[in-house]
Amino acid sequence: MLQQVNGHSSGSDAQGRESLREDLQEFLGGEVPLHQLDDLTKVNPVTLETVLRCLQARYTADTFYTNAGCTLVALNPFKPVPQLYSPELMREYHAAPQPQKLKPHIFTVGEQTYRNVRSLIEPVNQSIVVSGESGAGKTWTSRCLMKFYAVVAASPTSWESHKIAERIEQRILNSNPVMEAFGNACTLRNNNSSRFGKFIQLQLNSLLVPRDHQMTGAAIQTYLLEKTRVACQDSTERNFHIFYQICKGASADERLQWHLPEGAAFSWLPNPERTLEEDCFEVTREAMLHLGIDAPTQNNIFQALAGLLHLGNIRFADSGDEAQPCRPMDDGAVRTSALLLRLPEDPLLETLRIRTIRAGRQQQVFRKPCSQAECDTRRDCLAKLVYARLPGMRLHPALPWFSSPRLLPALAPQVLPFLAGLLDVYGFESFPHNSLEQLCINYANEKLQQHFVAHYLRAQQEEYAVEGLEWSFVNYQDNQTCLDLIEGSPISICSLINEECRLNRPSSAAQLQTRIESALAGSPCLGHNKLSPEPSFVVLHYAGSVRYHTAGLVEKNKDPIPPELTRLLQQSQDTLLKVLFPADPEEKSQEEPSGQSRAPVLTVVSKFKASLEQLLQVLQATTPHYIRCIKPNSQGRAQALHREEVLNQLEACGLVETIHISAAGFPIRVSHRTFVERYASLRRLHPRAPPDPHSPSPDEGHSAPWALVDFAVSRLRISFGSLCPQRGTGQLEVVRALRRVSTC
Ligand SMILES: Nc1ncnc2c1ncn2[C@@H]1O[C@H](COP(=O)(O)OP(=O)(O)OP(=O)(O)O)[C@@H](O)[C@H]1O
Repeated sequence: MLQQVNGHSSGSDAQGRESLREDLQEFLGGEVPLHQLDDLTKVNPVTLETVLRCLQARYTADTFYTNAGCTLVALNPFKPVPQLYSPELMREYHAAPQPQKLKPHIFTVGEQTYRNVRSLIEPVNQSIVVSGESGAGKTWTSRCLMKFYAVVAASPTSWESHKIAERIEQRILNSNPVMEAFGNACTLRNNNSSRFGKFIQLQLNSLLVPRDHQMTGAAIQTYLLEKTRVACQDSTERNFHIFYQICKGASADERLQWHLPEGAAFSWLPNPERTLEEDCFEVTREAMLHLGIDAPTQNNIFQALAGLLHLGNIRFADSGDEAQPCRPMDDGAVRTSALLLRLPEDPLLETLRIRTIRAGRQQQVFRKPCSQAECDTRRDCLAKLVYARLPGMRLHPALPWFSSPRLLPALAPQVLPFLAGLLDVYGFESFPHNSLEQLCINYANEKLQQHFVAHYLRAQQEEYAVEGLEWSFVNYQDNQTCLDLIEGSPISICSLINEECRLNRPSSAAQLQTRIESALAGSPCLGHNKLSPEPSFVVLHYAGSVRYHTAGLVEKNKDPIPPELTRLLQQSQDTLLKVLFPADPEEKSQEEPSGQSRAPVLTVVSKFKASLEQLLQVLQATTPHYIRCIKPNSQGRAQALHREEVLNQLEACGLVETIHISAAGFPIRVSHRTFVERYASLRRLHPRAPPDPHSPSPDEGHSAPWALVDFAVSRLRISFGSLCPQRGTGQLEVVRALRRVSTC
């Protein structure tokens, strides 16, 4: 909670509240209509209430973007606003001498990043972090930004480069519908919810034509696909869109070939009667074709997907005798699934029902019939294994279209220079039932919030203090304690869950709850868990508290792949599955650890943590830009802004603190070296001054114009706040400083 802002108390005493009320009255009675305040740093006083009122007024006036210092706030219109995203408007922002003087827009952010690259100011690489809760508009925003770059970074200098840029543009745009078909699903909160995170890097060629950058490539890195959804969906939600697309959009011939008669019921296809605009199969096919996934390969993919749907219809009945395997309740489902996945039918059934165990010194192999629950788990695991490898979310290196140099998926992000990294991660999630997926998603959100806090709130203020500037510290919510609880060393939630996987000991959900609660009792971010009837623990995240259920957590974290399943898939006669599951001795040894193996267990959490750290390293080497998407209401209705819901989101992302620091701080930050390099041409105007023994290097000796510029830099503390018409004193300061410079 904010306590003090540059001397202005916004504390909790009655006097403070009274003066705040007066300020609020003054603000509401101000001359500028609220909806015309396009920068929240101009709101005075800056409180959650005044910020909300301003956003509400703008929303009512159909103005969806508002600057908040270093951040752009994007309100989801929940209705089509085509004129806001037209190519003409994109070009207008691109051509504007000062795009920041135009109305706030995601194109201003897009253009700023583009110009930053062209200016070659370090760090040249830019990133745009798009955040917000589920359904707030992150994917939409990223999509529009990709379109923006496709339009503006394709200006041709030669016919060939024009063609390249055009091809990349198409590829970038085509990757969207494909990734959304395979990675998005209808959830309680969003009809088109991304069930994965993605980091899109748009690469520029700055070497051939300096300062005239052409888009030469794109790389897309995806994170933590929620693959459990393939085999397990909430009754009110849906599976990934692609399953509905093939069932609704297949031709008569394809229906025959894929065994998908009209109206067929599949247990992994809940709510098929719900038709969404995302169900358009043709769009996905067309986009796949443009990505280089040819028609026969597409056919293989869709046939495999149909095979998974039939696999989901396999049910087992207990044989009543432990020594006997379970019985399949529907032989037809086994047969069709085997046929479509081109697997031998008997080995498929045997793999689902019988476990092989190695034991003893000689590692003898024993066969043990699985219980009904184990059979179900193996069936689900088989489906997840196939789905996660299918091209769609990831393009497989062994497949021909990967060889195209223009779209480089899963590329080591540090390798090539890139114009802008667009990060679209799943928003903070809190459902009635939260498990490992939500823990990872919320962990990622905590990390990104920390990146924002570290980059903007903490680093700026520390720098001001070091440089001896007048500054009274703005308090902000630092989420380090919560991150310590989740990922800290030596003991944290992640380490405790990983430890259970490593020890591989039988432990109940209640035991896991007790272990977490007793080992981490000292953490202020571990909530009280008195009332829950089910074993769980509560984490107090920066965006709210979430109860995580411990049942199944350890199993999900292990994400065990019985080696028999991989061996089965290696027997497939399908050309695509053969490529995706090659008989690879290395893979085999990975999946068959001997009982005594001391190698660290690669759990879901540890893999996720590693990829998150890799992502943050990339982000830290960039100039970040932030877009905060806000969801005006949870029903997805146009023209309805629910105050409480928006307030919670504003509070969770620390927007008020951001505005305070942006308003009072320096809007432009340039390193001394870059400054010297940039304005070196000024030297030509004046003869060199006698060398200054205190100057850092002979190159940076102070000539007359340098002294002038340095003086200007040190005096002109131009902040957004001081230029604000509501704050007369700030303006005065600027004028005085200018006078001093001009008479210097
Ligand atoms: N600028 C916009 N104009 C019109 N509609 C929008 C806009 N932004 C978002 N929407 C609408 O809101 C819906 C949800 O947006 P989106 O899928 O981008 O949310 P998200 O934040 O990516 O959610 P999740 O985290 O669940 O993936 C979209 O399907 C679209 O209908």
